[in-house]
Amino acid sequence: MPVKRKIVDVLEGKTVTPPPLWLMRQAGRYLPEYRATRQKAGGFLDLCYTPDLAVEVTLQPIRRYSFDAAILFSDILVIPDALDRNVRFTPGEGPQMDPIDEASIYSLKADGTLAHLSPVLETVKRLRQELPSETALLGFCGAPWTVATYMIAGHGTPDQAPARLFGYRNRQALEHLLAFLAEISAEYLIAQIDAGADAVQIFDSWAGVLGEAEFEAFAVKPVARMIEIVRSKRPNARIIAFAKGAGMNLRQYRQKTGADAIGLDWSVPLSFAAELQKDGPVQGNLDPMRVVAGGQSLEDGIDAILQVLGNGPLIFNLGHGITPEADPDNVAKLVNRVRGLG
Ligand SMILES: Cc1c2[nH]c(c1CCC(=O)O)Cc1[nH]c(c(CCC(=O)O)c1C)Cc1[nH]c(c(CCC(=O)O)c1C)Cc1[nH]c(c(C)c1CCC(=O)O)C2
Repeated sequence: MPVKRKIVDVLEGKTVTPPPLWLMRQAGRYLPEYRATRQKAGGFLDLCYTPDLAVEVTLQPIRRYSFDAAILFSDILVIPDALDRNVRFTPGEGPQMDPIDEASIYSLKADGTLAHLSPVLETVKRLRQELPSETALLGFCGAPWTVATYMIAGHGTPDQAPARLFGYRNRQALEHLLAFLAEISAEYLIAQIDAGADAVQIFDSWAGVLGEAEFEAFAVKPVARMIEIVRSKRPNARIIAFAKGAGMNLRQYRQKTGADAIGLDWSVPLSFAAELQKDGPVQGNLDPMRVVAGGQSLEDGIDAILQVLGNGPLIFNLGHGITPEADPDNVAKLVNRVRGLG
């Protein structure tokens, strides 16, 4: 009998008590063992493209905390890297790449993208062999809009003003870029599923900077297209869509994109989250700062989520990635409390 993983049950609409959990960015700098492996790797992208090391850092948080899911260790910016945008991760500066202009958008070529990403797919394969059978394996990619914001600015910005401006001035070129990214990202997700991922998450971390009309055109439409492509080829694919900061725009997000579950950031009121949960599974949404603060604020935040969302289909998670300042002991406390052990 193949094992049924709890997160898969939730993604199929079941209520699992206590809810299964994992944390966005669960492999990362808050863990001393991650920092040690990271040093061995040289550059951050070398870590992403070296299966031995990527498998190791993916497994580190599973060994410590027995999360219900492992998330492939990689980055959303391996896609622009595969497109030869000269992606660099300089410590202390965040990601950088060559900013893309209109002419370069129209000359982007998809050939060779998956071949460039073959070490990441090898990591997925090895992970499925090495993980405990009850642990789900999650693949992921960035949503077209979020990836495009970095490609246009050439680096991170506080509000993605360059990409928003580009959208008003060069609407057609932006839509071309988003459609292009939707196609290759869908193929990348299919390859991750074929390599052994139980489910995939689409990160639209910058959905929250878009106005209503732009949210429809730049966030909903490309993600819906991606999911349509994935499902046309892998009908049973399980998909989590996380549109950070989307607020009221989340109301129809599940229906419009076709995602199984929607990820919620910590600014989503629990009463609204409960409404969204009536239509299907939700994931979230503890403020990562509560894991840094610890103590009562950690306990209260967890209890509020469990009280309001714990009786329906829920994947417990943070509302965004765990930060390097988080205390690993607080993560242990979080896991125990969600599981009713403390
Ligand atoms: C926007 C985005 C990126 N990457 C990602 C997103 C979407 C989610 C989000 O909004 O956080 C997604 C991501 N990045 C990473 C993962 C690995 C899996 C996991 O444990 O969640 C995942 C799922 C590793 C990483 N990606 C990065 C690190 C830190 C790099 C290091 O170790 O030096 C890790 C562990 C680098 C990265 N990568 C990115 C940025 C802006 C940065 C620099 C900021 C930072 O340093 O936190 C782009």
